[in-house]
Amino acid sequence: MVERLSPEARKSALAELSGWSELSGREAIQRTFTFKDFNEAFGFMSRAALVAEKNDHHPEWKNVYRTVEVVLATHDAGGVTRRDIDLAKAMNAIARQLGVT
Ligand SMILES: C[C@H](O)[C@H](O)[C@H]1CNC2=NC(N)=NC(=O)C2=N1
Repeated sequence: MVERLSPEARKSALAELSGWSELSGREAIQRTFTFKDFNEAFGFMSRAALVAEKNDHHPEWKNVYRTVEVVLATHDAGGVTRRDIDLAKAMNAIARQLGVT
C-alpha cells in the first residue's frame, strides 16, 4: 500500500506541477486540459490511458469536445499519493508534446 502524502508534501508537489490544484471537498488533485480539437484531446487520453494501465493507476476523467477534466486520487489509500503525482507529471509531459503547456 502506498502512503498518503502529508498536506505539506502534497502542496510542495503541486507547486512543481503546472496546472494542477487541490480538488475541493475531497482529497484529490485536478487539472483541466484544453486541446486544439477533439482529435488532440482524444489522442491525449489514448496516450495517458496506456501509461495508466502500465502503472496500474487510473484517472477519473471527463472529456467534453476539446477539454479533458482529470481528477487523481489513490482510492486504495483514501487520498493523494506519489502515484498520483507521477501520473500527473506523465500527463503534463504528454500534453506538452501535443502543444499544451
Ligand atoms: C487492484 C488494483 O491494483 C487497484 O484497484 C488499483 C487500480 N487502479 C487504481 N487507480 C487509482 N487511481 N487508485 C487506486 O487505488 C487504484 N487501485
